[in-house]
Amino acid sequence: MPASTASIELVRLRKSYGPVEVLRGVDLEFRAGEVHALLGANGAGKSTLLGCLSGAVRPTSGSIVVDGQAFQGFAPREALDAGISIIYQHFQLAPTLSVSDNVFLGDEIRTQSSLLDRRKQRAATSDVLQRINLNISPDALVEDLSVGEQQGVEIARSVRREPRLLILDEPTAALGKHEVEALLALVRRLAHDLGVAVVYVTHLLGEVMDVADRVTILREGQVLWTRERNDVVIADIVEAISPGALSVHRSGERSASSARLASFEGFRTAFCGPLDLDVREGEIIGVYGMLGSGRTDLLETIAGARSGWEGKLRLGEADLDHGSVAQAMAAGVALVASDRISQSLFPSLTAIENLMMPHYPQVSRLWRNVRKEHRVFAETARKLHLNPPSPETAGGAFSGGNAQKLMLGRWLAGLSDVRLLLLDEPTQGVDIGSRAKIYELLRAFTEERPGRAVIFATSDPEEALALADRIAILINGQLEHVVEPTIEEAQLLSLAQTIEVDHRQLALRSAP
Ligand SMILES: Nc1ncnc2c1ncn2[C@@H]1O[C@H](COP(=O)(O)OP(=O)(O)OP(=O)(O)O)[C@@H](O)[C@H]1O
Repeated sequence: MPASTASIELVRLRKSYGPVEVLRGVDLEFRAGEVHALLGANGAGKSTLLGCLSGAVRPTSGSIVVDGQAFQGFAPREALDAGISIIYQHFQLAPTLSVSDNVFLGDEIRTQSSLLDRRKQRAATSDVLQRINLNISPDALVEDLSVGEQQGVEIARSVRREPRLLILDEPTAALGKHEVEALLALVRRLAHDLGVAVVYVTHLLGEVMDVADRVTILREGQVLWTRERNDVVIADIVEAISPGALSVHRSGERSASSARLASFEGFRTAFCGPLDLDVREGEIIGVYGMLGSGRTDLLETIAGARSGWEGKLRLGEADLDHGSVAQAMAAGVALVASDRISQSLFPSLTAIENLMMPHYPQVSRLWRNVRKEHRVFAETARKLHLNPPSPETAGGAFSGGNAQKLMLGRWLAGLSDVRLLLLDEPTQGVDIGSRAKIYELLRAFTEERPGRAVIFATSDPEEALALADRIAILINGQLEHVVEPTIEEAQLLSLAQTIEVDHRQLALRSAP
């Protein structure tokens, strides 16, 4: 491993939005050849800090020092020129173009007569793919690749520019277990063999212990500490991110009711089924499966967001036949979707409007009880540790994890008679302390009134085991096993394993 040298330094970096100070004098150094995990609770300021590095956010004061030269902030192009590259959760690839066209997108190699020099681009792409040990053809179309391979293309695109600093923002959210392992190995290689300074942002602490060389905790816009990975244990990190979170334990034994709340008989969606399952009153069912197993298709169909299901779905005494989200909600079925930003959040509406949105149709505008709305908002914000707990903040100004809490709050606020609550990846992007809190709230949701149940889908085995009363394992759209959460994580993983699937086939089959 090359000797650690400061590659990029942040000096007294500050960022305010109006009166709100989000970064409060951050001093931090990222070193060549090192993976630096940047951690913190939702709203601690991680994305804002990354935005300052990538040129998306202009710091209010302070500087970013690259090779001894101090910058007061970057335009995005300047950040690239300074050797800073960022890979977002949502890939920025052109799916219908080849791998090498994507690697050179926006920075094409031209012949003397200004034509695209595909031959050179192809050769250079092969070279980069080889350097990072990725076995993909430069000619493959991006849309034909698996999600993990697509992420590899994103990384190849960054590596081609020979970055000094590579930032990965929650990079494993969309990946299956094997793809996560491959990514972590690649991240280590980039730092240790190619000498890149890597900044790794995540809420998944297992990954931190696996991949980081140093760890920084950001709390309320300031560095709490930076330590060598070998000098910390997970408990130190949890306590630093969310003080007191370690004392939140699973609340006593849950007593299963024998009464049936919902039942699926020969339930078949475009991709899943036939599915036969009874859900008991008060029960939390976890649907666990790999990427492409059909989890999202199943939940969205039950919630009326995808049409065309067959078979029988009973809730209480009623046979449901809904074909829209509104009809499903009227029957007592609600969904918190996984991609909250594009599917549920209204960025320009206020927090309170976002919370109340699904409930407005039941209340005439004239008869709205504004005082009650504010009371409900304050109570929900407190329960969910929403940050900031302010009703007037725009939806788009919340950090990722806080936006998720707001979406959950819609259904946990007790404003409507939801009986079957569906959640797709309920704590993706949510910090470790808030995650435990959300589990508590979901349990309370099923316990505080009879006739309620939760079905959540997750790709995280720890989440399935921590939250579910029973776990339904989905493989290629088929319900293969229903198990108790007392099984070992390794067992759960092996039950959900499938042969490598062709993702393109799956995409075609799952199209409505
Ligand atoms: N455009 C904005 N206007 C006002 N406040 C903002 C804006 N963008 C971010 N904030 C506030 O800055 C704080 C830090 O947000 P940031 O997104 O950096 O947090 P984070 O650590 O990345 O959180 P998460 O883990 O949830 O992604 C939050 O309180 C957020 O509400």
